[in-house]
Amino acid sequence: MTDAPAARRGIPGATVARLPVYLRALAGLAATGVDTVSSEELAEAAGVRSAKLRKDLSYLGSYGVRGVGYDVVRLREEIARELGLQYDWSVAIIGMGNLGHALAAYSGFATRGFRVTWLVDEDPNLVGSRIAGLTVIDMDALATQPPAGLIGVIATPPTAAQSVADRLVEMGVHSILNFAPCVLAVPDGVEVRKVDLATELQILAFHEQHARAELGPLADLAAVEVADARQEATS
Ligand SMILES: NC(=O)c1ccc[n+]([C@@H]2O[C@H](COP(=O)([O-])OP(=O)(O)OC[C@H]3O[C@@H](n4cnc5c(N)ncnc54)[C@H](O)[C@@H]3O)[C@@H](O)[C@H]2O)c1
Repeated sequence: MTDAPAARRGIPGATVARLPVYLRALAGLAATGVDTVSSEELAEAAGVRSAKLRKDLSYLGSYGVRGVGYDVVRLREEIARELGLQYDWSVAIIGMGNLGHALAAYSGFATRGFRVTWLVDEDPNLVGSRIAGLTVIDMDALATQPPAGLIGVIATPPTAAQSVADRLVEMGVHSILNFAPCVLAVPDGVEVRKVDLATELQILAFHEQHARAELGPLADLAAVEVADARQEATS
């Protein structure tokens, strides 16, 4: 996965990944009527250390006012601008199976400036059908649409994902969000982000296992108690 655009702006990829978290925390603070926020408060709301937050925001040229903190409205605007959220982005979801249906119906994209514009599938039983107010088209039809600024979301089986990515790249798409559990090869200048819930669960399992090992016999005792309680509840 490349991080070329962020690197071009001199902002580390890890910082870019935290900016949406800060944005969400700021939105929460604004909703409760907060006008200014200290780096400690914002860091706590975002779940990061305040030194990291200050460093991240310094890449945007935002240092806050000593003794006052950050202006919530201004900081939201600065982060949104840095993320390119002042533009409306069009999204094409390719693969309208279980996941594609769920993504198409998700209202959270639109409220964050991402308009799902195209739903794509190769299954003739799906092409032409209506899902979430849009007509499903095939890849050839997508290729005839002007894809400027289009973000492609791949929700096909992994066996089809590379060929779908190749088609998207041919159309001039530079940004791909891949849900299929496979690694995509793309040329330089094309950004691929991967979402993999199974990997996240595996990471949680790793931490859980080590936390239990540290607790030792206590964790085993707790597990036995939970199992006993379950058995009691069902008997
Ligand atoms: N990242 C995650 O956490 C996560 C979670 C769930 C599913 N997935 C993955 O998402 C993908 C979709 O899962 P699903 O349960 O919706 O599968 P699904 O079988 O229900 O749907 C896949 C759809 O892709 C379409 N398709 C296949 N080849 C295509 C092509 N070349 N062009 C266009 N459309 C094509 C099929 O016709 C079908 O409608 C799978 O790769 C799955 O492993 C990932």
